[in-house]
Amino acid sequence: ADLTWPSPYDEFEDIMYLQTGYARRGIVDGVNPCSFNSGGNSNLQGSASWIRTLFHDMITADISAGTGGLDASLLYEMDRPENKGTAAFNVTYGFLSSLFSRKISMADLTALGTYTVLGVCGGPLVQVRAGRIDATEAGPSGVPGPTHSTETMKERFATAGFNVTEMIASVACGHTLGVVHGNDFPEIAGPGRQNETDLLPFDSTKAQFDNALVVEYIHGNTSNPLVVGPEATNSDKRVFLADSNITMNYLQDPKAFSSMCGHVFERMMDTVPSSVKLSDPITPYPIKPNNPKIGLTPSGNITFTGSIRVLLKDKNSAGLENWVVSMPYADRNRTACDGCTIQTRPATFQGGFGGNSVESFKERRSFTIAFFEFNASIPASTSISKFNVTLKTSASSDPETYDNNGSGGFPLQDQVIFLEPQSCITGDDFQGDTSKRNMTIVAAVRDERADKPVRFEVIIKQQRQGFIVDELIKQTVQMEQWTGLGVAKPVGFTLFKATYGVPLGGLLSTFDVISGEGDDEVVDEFRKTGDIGSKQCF
Ligand code: HEM
Repeated sequence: ADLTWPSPYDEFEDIMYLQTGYARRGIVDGVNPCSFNSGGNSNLQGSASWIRTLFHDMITADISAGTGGLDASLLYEMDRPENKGTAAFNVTYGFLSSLFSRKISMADLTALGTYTVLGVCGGPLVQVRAGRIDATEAGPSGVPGPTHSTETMKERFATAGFNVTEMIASVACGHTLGVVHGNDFPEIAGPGRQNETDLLPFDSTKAQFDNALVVEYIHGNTSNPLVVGPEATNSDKRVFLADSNITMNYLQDPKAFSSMCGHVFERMMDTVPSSVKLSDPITPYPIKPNNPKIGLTPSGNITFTGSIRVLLKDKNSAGLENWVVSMPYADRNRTACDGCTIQTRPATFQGGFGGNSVESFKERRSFTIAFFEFNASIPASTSISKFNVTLKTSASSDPETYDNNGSGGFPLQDQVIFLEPQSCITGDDFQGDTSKRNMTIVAAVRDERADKPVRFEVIIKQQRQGFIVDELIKQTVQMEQWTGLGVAKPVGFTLFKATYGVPLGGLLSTFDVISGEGDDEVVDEFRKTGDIGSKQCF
């Protein structure tokens, strides 16, 4: 099902489809190209690290108990012997944590990371669902290891919901990328191969998601250290033989390999605690507002800026210069008004395009997205409550109207408006405290709501001893009515302000400005502290 905006999965959808170009979110940077050495470490292949992280996190699921799965509990389980080789997990979570916020969990980011690796490395196109919730403590142990018997491995996979065929396919599909590190697994690597630089690939193409591992195994010319290494640690051999090579023979067909890998990766990504309800597979919005911001000028005009994202149906951008993208809108009373149409113009930054245009994303799954920017000024007395988007692809064509998935338009709220120009985080210490900066937040609230309490909630990313991912801590600051020095009171609005010592961990985070309480809350949400960093308040 298409998403309706705003959706709880908007951040997920952006990170998934805005990989490159205009408005890029950049998840791909940690794994592109597929051979990329992650975290500046020439011994760690980013793509392989992210896939191994997926496996070690999810495989401790217990399907009948409804516990575990892809929930980032691995963050709390790194000291376990079964999770040896933690550098790979640290570079994975270290990179993904830059995208972590209260809108997306580390577990969802791990799933998106898997989707991205498969795209970059030439793997199958998988469907990705959203809604995973992060664990707050370690879960049960149970990652199968290289010395385990066939029975134990079958048992571990079965507990996580994977039958023998799926177990074999998971291992063959996982080990198509990456290597065994001699320093972490000297017992597998064998004598004389115990240094950091001793990297033993599973197949001849460690940075390509292909079935070389299968073909080389069946042909008896494999160098997979978990097949031809010391007998005690030959777990891949035991796994592959668990059904007498039936599955491995089947996987010799590249198409069978690709489709079966797609299946088991979707299963791994979607193995979650029974308390988690995953969304439908996330597909790109045909039309989506990008970074829309309502503001208010001292003279009392509503400003509305941002861009409209348009998914190109056939990836063909020919004739785009003739496109007209407009936004007919309704006023505060939700009625259409004469002349109430915002015009956009094609964005120029990055050519005005974004999407998934990474090389191997290109052929089979690329999405190209064109951006059209707007910068409107609307009298505050009439304001804006929602808009549609119309698209004319040539002077003679009829406009197509997009009404937000049949919901009657893209909704906006003008009850509480964060005032970016009047707000700031200065470079100064807060009251002499070097761990904090001076943060001033100013907001305008409609006069009808001026008697209700106003607050802002900022998310502080707090480092934790021994953890690569920060904890998100919400801090609430009450705001006071403010008559405004140098800011005239815009007609119909009352100004509120608070000054606060923001810990350094909040400087690249997000905050919400909220009027009212409980059922009566109105929120200007997910504003970026980075937008008001190191500047003066006007
Ligand atoms: C019986 C099951 C498995 C065992 C015993 C096993 C064992 C191992 C071992 C010992 C390594 C070497 C790690 C290192 O030196 O850094 C490794 C690497 C790896 N494993 Fe597995 N594995 C299993 C299943 C899987 C599955 C199901 C996946 C994913 C679907 C997977 C993905 C990977 C990847 C991508 C690497 C390479 C990591 C890198 O290059 O940094 N493994 N595995």
